[in-house]
Amino acid sequence: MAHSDCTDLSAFMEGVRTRNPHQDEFVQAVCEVASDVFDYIQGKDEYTDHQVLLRMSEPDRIISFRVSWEDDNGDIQIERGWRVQNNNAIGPYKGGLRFHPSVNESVLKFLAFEQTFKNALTGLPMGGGKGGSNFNPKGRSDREIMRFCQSFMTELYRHIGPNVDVPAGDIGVGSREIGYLFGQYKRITNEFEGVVTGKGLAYGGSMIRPEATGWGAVYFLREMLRERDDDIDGKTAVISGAGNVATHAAEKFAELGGKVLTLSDSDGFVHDPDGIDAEKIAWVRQHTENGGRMRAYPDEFSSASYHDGEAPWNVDCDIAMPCATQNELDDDAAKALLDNDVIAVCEGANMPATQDAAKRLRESGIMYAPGKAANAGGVAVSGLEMSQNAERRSWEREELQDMLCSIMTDIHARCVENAPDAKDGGAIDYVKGANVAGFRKVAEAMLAFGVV
Ligand SMILES: NC(=O)C1=CN([C@@H]2O[C@H](COP(=O)(O)OP(=O)(O)OC[C@H]3O[C@@H](n4cnc5c(N)ncnc54)[C@H](O)[C@@H]3O)[C@@H](O)[C@H]2O)C=CC1
Ligand SMILES: O=C(O)CCC(=O)C(=O)O
Repeated sequence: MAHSDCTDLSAFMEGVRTRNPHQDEFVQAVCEVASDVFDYIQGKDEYTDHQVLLRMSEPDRIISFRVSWEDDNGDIQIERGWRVQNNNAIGPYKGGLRFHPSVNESVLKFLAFEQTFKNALTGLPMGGGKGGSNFNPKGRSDREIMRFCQSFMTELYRHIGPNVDVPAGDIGVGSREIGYLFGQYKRITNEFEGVVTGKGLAYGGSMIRPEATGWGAVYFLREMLRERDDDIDGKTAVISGAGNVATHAAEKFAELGGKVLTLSDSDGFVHDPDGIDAEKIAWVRQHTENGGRMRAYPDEFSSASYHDGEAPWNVDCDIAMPCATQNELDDDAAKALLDNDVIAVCEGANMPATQDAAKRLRESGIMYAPGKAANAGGVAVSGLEMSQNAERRSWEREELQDMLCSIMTDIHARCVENAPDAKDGGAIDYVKGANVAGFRKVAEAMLAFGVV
């Protein structure tokens, strides 16, 4: 790999594309970070001489394995499992597991790459990793999920540990799956240790971990609004998704005086002009946990309409929070939001905006928070769960809430500090701020280790 890789952005990206054919999501994530840190590293010989950015763009290792399990009919099913251990310069690999049919190596590599910068932004000692399987949990019985999780962990356990790699949940992996995964790890190793986070409170979990990502994203939004002497009270929000992140973001947004207009799933979205309040959110949570779809919402709450096959981005609102999945908000959606005078887009999901949409939002002058900063509250509380496990103690709910709040405020401040000066009262470039701040932290540690 030529030295010029780190002095010429297009040559650098050409190299990334060549080394990672057919991995569009990974290339997209690297391109965003590389474009932002390139200016920053120019003229700083220690970064270019040591090829820091290039090394960051190659995962430390990728573990790929077969997961065989027996379904309720006695038939053997085979899926693929992975763990991408991206970078452990500042702490053990840390990041969620995703069970979804769209999972492949590119998706997990992009998620592990993003996680490395996100975890650095939290200020906690965690490296970046991500894993999962193309297993589709939809329609599977509880026993099938259990057998799948046990088989998955039967291979994964040899690659993880409280000081090595600490997985958690993500799409399709919630508290039930974490229970089965942790139970199998304990059974195989005979060790009771903080090897996964998002655990139940009965066996070493932390208060507010389920709430932390969605709540944290709203705290980040509140900080951005504060920067402009504004607040959430009286604002309307369009939120996508109806899972962990979306429902907790909706809950906090409504609690702070805002009105949530939409939630969605992969089939369509609900628009409730009366607002989706705490009671309605509780119904959504229970309904979706039992496998229900959002199309049933208007049968329960007649104020709402259901829009089959559509995403919610055309609904008039002040704030948009994409909280479902990657590349769910395309350029037309970004245009529609801007045409409706949206004032902020705050990402609960990982990389929910396509490259074109992200570019448009960044150039528009609105407040635009990237997922790696805005959704870092979840992994931050996971980091606090690791500390509690290591100390064999539990902190109170209020203490953790205060810690989450102050971590999100600090992440906001780090982004502002590392963003270029906003021109003429224009928007702060939170994307650049997050990328440069995360890069600096990880790079400092990598430089200390020499070339490894
Ligand atoms: N759970 C966590 O603590 C964290 C999650 N995230 C990210 O937040 C996003 C959502 O994750 P969770 O809420 O945990 O997952 P979840 O499994 O609880 O919910 C996912 C939601 O997205 C919807 N969805 C999936 N694919 C979709 C598509 N193609 N179009 C529209 N909707 C779709 C599902 O129907 C579901 O409502 C993901 O991008 C995840 O990586 C980020 C940080 C932490
Ligand atoms: O809590 C964690 O370790 C990981 C959360 C996660 O997967 C994410 O931040 O995307």
